[in-house]
Amino acid sequence: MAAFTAWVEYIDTSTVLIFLVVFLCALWLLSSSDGPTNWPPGPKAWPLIGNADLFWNNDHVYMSFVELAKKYGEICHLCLGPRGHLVVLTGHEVIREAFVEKGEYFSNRPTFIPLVKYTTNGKGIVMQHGPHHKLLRRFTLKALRDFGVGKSSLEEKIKEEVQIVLAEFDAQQDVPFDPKQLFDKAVSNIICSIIFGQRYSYDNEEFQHLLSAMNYTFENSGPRNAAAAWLPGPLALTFFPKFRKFIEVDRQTKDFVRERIAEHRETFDEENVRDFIDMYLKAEKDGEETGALTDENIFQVIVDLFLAGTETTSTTLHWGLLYLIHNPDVQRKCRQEILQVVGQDRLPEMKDKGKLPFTEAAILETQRLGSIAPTAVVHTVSEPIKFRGYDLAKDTFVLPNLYQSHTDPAIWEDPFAFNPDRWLDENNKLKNNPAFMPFSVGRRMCLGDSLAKMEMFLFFTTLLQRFDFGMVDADNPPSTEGFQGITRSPPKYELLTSRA
Ligand code: HEM
Repeated sequence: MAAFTAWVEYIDTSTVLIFLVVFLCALWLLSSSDGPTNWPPGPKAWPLIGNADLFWNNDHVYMSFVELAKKYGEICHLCLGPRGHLVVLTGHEVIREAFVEKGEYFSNRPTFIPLVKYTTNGKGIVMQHGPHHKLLRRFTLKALRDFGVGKSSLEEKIKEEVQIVLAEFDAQQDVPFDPKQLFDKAVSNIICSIIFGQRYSYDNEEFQHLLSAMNYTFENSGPRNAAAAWLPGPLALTFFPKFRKFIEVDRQTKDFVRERIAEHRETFDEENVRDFIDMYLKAEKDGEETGALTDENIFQVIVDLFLAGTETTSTTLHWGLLYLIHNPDVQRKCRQEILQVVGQDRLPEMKDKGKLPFTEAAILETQRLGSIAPTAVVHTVSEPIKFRGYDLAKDTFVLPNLYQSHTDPAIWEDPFAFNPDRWLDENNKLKNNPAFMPFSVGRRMCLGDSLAKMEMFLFFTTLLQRFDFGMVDADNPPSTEGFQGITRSPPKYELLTSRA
């Protein structure tokens, strides 16, 4: 990193231009023999850059994909410059066919991208594939289960955090207030309890710094900055100033995790396994599955869980309150149901879930319309294959357009209306819809879905039991148009809280 920075300080414009010309010529040469010719249909590509212009300064790439699907169909091919190919899958059937039925071929990640190599070192769960990924995923799922996901021990932890959040909302009554940071802290503390065995006070500076670093990563790592991920380090540092900050933020997060692991090694007691890190230390001591359970892998798994487990759930809660202030009737109906089933004298619990269908429908509707992972995380093809009559080369990028699946007018009536009733049948029971895939499907499906569902249920129900949420200025309602970083987030907004 220091070497990159020093390099950047000493180069002048002509050096950069020469380097750029050589780089482009190399790309041009590389593109001369470029895989199969029977690609799926797609828009015409420019020389060298292909269709990469689609991503440039585009905060709604998933919406551009919706338009492309109308023209080119369920499988659309885009060229991303020499040897870079992307297929966008549109429609739940084609997505399930690729990720579930043909999951063996469609479940790799683009480990060859320079930024991915740099930040993950080829380790962890999110950006690794192959036998180590499989083993780490199994170990992590088991550890999450053993630690209490789906059990009352973890429910108690979530409820403790929910109570702290209630007190914070209470303190902000009748004052315009943006709840995003509060949700970040609360949700992050739950994942911190699981991984590090401790929660942090909301005014702890290191914790706050870490969370704002994480937000920076999520806001700036979306498709609009994707080009930076492709360039070799020096070029990326030169042309994308955000890349420098991104690398700095990545270092800060990793330093934090490294310190926690070192502390755990010093205080480890195999008779008292406190958290995820201890589970790893114990497995290491017992000589379990040594192939993948290395310090480097576990270190990256922890970074993965910390990043994937915080922003996603927090952003969903943030969308939820935005939709609720736009839909006071839904809010009232949820509260009525909660008060009828739970009352005011105790907090809602997971055992109440089956008895609160309308409230649950409101949560599902938030996930559908918020679509926080509009194109999931990019997959790649593991070997040359034929798919629905088309040839796909090894390493072709694959994105499922989950946003389109959640807003397709052929599936959802009046898709942009926030309408929990669409989830209920005539007996007031929840209905499944195969087009609903907020956690994606197949071998790379989110492994935190059970935890996220517990968190969303306990936060939503408890907040609605206690508070009424309203707009700061009903004549100027906050926008519900999302913007895309790694996740699709609501725009910044403030609300007013009052006791229900
Ligand atoms: C509402 C909250 C959440 C949503 C909507 C969500 C959604 C997703 C999606 C769409 C993917 C990509 C799947 C694919 O590539 O096909 C994913 C991956 C992942 N998520 Fe989540 N997630 C949420 C919460 C969490 C939580 C709480 C955790 C941590 C405990 C977590 C950990 C992960 C991990 C580790 C992966 C990578 C899985 C792999 O590559 O094998 N997520 N998530």
